[in-house]
Amino acid sequence: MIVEYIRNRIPDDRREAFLADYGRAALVLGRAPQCVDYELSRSVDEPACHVLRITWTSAEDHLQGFRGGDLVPGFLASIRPYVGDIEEMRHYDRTTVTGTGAAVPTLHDWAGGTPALERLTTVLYERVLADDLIGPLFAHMDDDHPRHVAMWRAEVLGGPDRYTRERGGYPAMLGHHLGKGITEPQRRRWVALLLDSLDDAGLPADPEFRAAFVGYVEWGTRLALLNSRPGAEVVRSAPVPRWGWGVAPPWTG
Ligand code: HEM
Repeated sequence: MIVEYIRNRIPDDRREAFLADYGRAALVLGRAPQCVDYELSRSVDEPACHVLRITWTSAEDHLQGFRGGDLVPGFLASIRPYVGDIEEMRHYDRTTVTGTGAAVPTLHDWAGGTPALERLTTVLYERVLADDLIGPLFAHMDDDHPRHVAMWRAEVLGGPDRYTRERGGYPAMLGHHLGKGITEPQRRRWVALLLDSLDDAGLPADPEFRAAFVGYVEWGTRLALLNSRPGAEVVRSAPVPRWGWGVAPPWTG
């Protein structure tokens, strides 16, 4: 992906028309398969200064795909009056310097931290071991298994990276599932037991937390199933994934 920044200087008396015309151009961007997202911002300190940020699937997709495509005439018709006002129009590569601030709590902190996640896995694996369908899969698990899974989950949900530092990270977790041949009914049972355990372990029940948590669990268990198939082609080395709130951050009033 590549980010394009287009900076315009628009005097006050043309601002209304500019916003209306760029609004029309944005409708065209919304139909472009090469466009990931876009946002037009206006400077608070210098109100004449406007920046349109467009994320493209690649520079080539933008320059050849979009610019060579059918949508361009409609796009240009809307922005043409402002071409002379453009002060900068450049593509930027993303770097590894990226992240979020602390304005929104991590799922780990919202859940109650690692102690809450340990309570959850303790309750979960008590249920798992007593379960006819999936209990046998875990018959030989280590006594520390619930703590290790909590450690993994803490890292995924934005907590400390202890699973990476102390337990071998993603490759180690993957290794525990390889060849296990987890079936879809077994996956579903594991998910059902986990969701039941959330209440017993006293994790937050707000819709935003539960939706984000279920999103991760669906994703993670489906990967575990695929990776556990005999002879599965797997990604052997990767960072531990980090899961966030998605489209619904916590409601803080
Ligand atoms: C989000 C989904 C899942 C996560 C995050 C997860 C995580 C883990 C982790 C971290 C381990 C290694 C624990 C350690 O380091 O000691 C592990 C082991 C294991 N997992 Fe999963 N798991 C998931 C889903 C599943 C599912 C759906 C099943 C089967 C129904 C399953 C079956 C197992 C088994 C059998 C082991 C090895 C147990 C043993 O030590 O004998 N996992 N899992």
